[in-house]
Amino acid sequence: MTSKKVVELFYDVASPYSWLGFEVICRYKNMWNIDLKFRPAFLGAVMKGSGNKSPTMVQKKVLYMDKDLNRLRDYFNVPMQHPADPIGVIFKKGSLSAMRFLTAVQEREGGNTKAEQVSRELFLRIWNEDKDITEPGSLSEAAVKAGLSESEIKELLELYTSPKMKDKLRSTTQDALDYGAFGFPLLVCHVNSKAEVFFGSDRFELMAHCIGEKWLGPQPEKAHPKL
Ligand SMILES: N[C@@H](CCC(=O)N[C@@H](CS)C(=O)NCC(=O)O)C(=O)O
Repeated sequence: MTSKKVVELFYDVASPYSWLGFEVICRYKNMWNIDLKFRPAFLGAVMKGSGNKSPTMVQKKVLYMDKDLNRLRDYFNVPMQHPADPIGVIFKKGSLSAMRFLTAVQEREGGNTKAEQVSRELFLRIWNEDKDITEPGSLSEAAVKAGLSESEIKELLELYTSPKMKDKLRSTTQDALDYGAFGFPLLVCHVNSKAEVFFGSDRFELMAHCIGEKWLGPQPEKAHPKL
């Protein structure tokens, strides 16, 4: 039996704070004694299901987030650039197809490696390159960059719109709601048979304390150059 603590990361590539949380937990996944489980889910349904509203509905929050994300880009060392039309990208285009595609990547692989690479490419497309993530051609471009083979991508393009993948994404999103999610990223740490739930990419210090690990900031390799 493994002594590793299970940590689930619920995230959506339409959420810039999810990207920050995603990169940080990836940096720590081999430093901490954890078994990291990616849980790609759909933020739109979490907002609806929890009765929350996107922070972008409030002008003052948008202005604040804009500054906050610029500061965090440097602090976290994540190459985030605002898309020219963030509202169009998040609400009109949305991330449903991308999250179904990621669900299919994970289902097909039965693990984390390719899901990590494809997630990163999708985050980069939306939050760095200002590129589409809704069309099949865009999803396959991300998968090519992530190193997936032509035959894998062909299979994924057939799989991601299937009822099975739609149901899987729905059930992962429901799991997030059942943990009490009202936004992303959501980190759920299983400690002594109890689920400790953290909202945001700014709760790692507290999370580390709860799981008995050391927090060295969002760029641990800088704190310890030999890591
Ligand atoms: N303070 C959090 C903010 C995270 C955040 O604002 N996430 C957005 C999605 S990008 C959200 O779900 N917000 C819901 C809310 O703030 O109620 C962080 O630094 O990560």
